[in-house]
Amino acid sequence: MTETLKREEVVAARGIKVTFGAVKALDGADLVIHAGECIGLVGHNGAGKSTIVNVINGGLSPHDGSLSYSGSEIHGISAARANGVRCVFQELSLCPNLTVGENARIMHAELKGWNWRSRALSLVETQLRDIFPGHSIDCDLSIDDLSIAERQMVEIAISFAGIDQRPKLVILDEPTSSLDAGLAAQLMAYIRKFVREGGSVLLISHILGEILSTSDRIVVMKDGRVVADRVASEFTTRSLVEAMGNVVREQEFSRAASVRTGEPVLSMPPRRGHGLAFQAWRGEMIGLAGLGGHGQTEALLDLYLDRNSNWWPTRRGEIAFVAGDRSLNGTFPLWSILKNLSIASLGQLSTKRMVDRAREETLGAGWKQRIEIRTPDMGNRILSLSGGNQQKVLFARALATTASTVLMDDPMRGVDIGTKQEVYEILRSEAANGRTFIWYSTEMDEIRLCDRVYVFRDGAIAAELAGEEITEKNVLAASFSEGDAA
Ligand SMILES: Nc1ncnc2c1ncn2[C@@H]1O[C@H](COP(=O)(O)OP(=O)(O)OP(=O)(O)O)[C@@H](O)[C@H]1O
Repeated sequence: MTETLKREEVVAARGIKVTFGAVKALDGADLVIHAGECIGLVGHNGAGKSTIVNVINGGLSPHDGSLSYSGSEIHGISAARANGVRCVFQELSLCPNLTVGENARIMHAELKGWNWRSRALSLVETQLRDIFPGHSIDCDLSIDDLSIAERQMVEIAISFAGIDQRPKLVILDEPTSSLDAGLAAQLMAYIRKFVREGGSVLLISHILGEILSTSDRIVVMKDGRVVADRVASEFTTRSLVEAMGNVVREQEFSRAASVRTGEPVLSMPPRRGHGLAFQAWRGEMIGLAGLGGHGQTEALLDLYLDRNSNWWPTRRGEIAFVAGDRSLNGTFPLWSILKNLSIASLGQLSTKRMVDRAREETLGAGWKQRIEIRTPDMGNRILSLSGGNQQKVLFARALATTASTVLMDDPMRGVDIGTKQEVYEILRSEAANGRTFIWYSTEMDEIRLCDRVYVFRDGAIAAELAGEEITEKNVLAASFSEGDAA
């Protein structure tokens, strides 16, 4: 502790206040980051984490409070950048129509003059290799052609890269939300190395395990204020959840004894001509596991299109989809929160082809309360919500339908632990009432909640696990071929 106090203050934000209309996003928050430390920043959805990041990064001017970089009070994005502050945003900010190298050029203005393309390429390739050894990203591709996990990896690599000078502070806002466990572990190891060498990291995550294992100090935010700021070793998962204002619930779900009566509600032959076939029965919760990018999302899309023709939409769809990449294919950014929620239920909310606005509002109010969508008004634009709250709306959109099957593509990205617990209970009770859930998740804790699990490898189903067989060890063993293990 005393050693920390003597270290250089890379950034010091004190008494910061930011308001958006009636919403107090920050209400006198303090955050000081020293050289050579990793700070874990946690808090419920809408607590103000991304807002304080935007202040530190210079993108948002606080309405009150003081901000200094290495002791001097200068503001703005260029001041932050000049003081070695870099940020990987929750909603990734790469230009989709440019290549990986061209994006590196935009983020690093120093990459100019003769031969900048090959220098940019080698900068990203080296950094990607350092952070994610063994990755297979082709840096000549444009960002559009990369998966969400690959985009996240590229943005992280570009932010840690240094040309003349290494960054002093890298802010990572939910950097592992789309990464599988292996890639997340590689990133955490790299963060520790960066910090040992004198750099600072501000790590925001809802995955408390990685916060506890990687941070030196943990800062907890609640309703725009810092409510705890202590060395990491003083916290446990339970005390952290409680500091965030949530109640720890035991997640001991009784798995449904699989009653496979009649025909399966969904089935799919072996993919790519090998592996196992997919089948799901009424009331089952089926997990799709395996390393990220091994065909789980494609399988969900095939299952969806098989049941839901995009030529002739039905009045009451029998299948609903929760998209994983919310900004690409989840939210309607110009619409209100309510319209984003009700869009999939308009059939059931209409009489004589007219939407019954009163029923629509009742639907919205019900879900706002049920999964705590934090907004003063459901008529506000969807982009006024924090990332995790936007994700809750996508969840509510699917669950509010009468669809008997719900497909979910890593749907908990950025959702806080309190809401996750609520949603798990909703899923379990809906499954008990006969709804079928097909759930791709990059989090082992969620895969463990499923009745049956299909493990994907190289685009096909490599193994099926049921009940007590669903363990991390078995999932990992099936995720790697014997050749990989050698
Ligand atoms: N542009 C905006 N317009 C209106 N309100 C906003 C805007 N940006 C943020 N807010 C509000 O400020 C509050 C804090 O949001 P912030 O994004 O900082 O939360 P967060 O802690 O990062 O949440 P999450 O874990 O979901 O990412 C929320 O109530 C949010 O709705």
